[in-house]
Amino acid sequence: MTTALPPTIRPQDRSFLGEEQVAVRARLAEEVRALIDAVVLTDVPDAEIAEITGQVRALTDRLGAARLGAAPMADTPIDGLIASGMSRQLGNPVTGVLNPVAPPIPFEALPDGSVRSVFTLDEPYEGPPGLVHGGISAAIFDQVLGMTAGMSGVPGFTATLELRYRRPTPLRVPLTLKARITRREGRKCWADGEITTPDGRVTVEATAMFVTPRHLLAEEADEAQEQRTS
Ligand SMILES: CCCCCCCCCC(=O)SCCNC(=O)CCNC(=O)[C@H](O)C(C)(C)COP(=O)(O)OP(=O)(O)OC[C@H]1O[C@@H](n2cnc3c(N)ncnc32)[C@H](O)[C@@H]1OP(=O)(O)O
Repeated sequence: MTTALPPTIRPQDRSFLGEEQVAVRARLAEEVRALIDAVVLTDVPDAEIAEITGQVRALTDRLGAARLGAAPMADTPIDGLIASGMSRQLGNPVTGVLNPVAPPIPFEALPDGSVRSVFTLDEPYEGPPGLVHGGISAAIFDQVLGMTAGMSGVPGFTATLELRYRRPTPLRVPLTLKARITRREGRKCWADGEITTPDGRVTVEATAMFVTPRHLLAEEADEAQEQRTS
């Protein structure tokens, strides 16, 4: 029996893009990121803003003329990300190179099994004046710790995520997030990590627990059964 799943979460129901298709769309996303920054900080006259709004609307209509049903996946791993299905989610709000909302955060696997991400956040991610929004830090930890768990062989959904905001996290400086697995038990996996500033000060620490969902295991078992009987 096949387990019923929402169609958009099954990788086999997604569109897969080749390297050149990803590259051309990633350049668009990069420009839109710059556009978002310009929108937040612009000080041009209101009349010009009104005119630009119409031009942006026209571009949105052009891009929307042909739409996928769900964000596409890359058919090869993206540079700077680990070689896994998770690294290919091009629309992911933290790591997705095609999502202008994503910084996007790179993800480097180190030989000892830990991971490192180095990134800089600017005005569109501001919380307190001049500082990174706490919810943005949480989203980045959620994703990077989740990918760390997946890389260790226990891909899962976040069951718990706890953050300790030790110091304010500055905008516009290179931040380093380091993450590691601390424990694995069946389909549960615990990971922790911290964000540091260039002078080595820890600003945020996080601990998370991920659980491989029962329905994903059931789907894998169904697929294995289908392969045996075909
Ligand atoms: C697959 C690759 C995806 C990679 C993405 C990585 C980064 C993205 C991270 C995310 O943003 S995920 C989105 C946010 N998280 C969710 O939406 C999760 C929503 N919750 C669920 O889908 C399910 O509750 C969950 C998958 C976490 C567990 O459901 P299951 O039916 O598979 O597990 P079950 O309820 O049988 O519990 C299994 C064990 O985990 C424990 N557990 C489950 N949820 C827990 C929880 N929330 N807190 C603490 N423990 C929890 C549960 O007590 C039990 O412990 P024991 O085995 O010791 O009895």
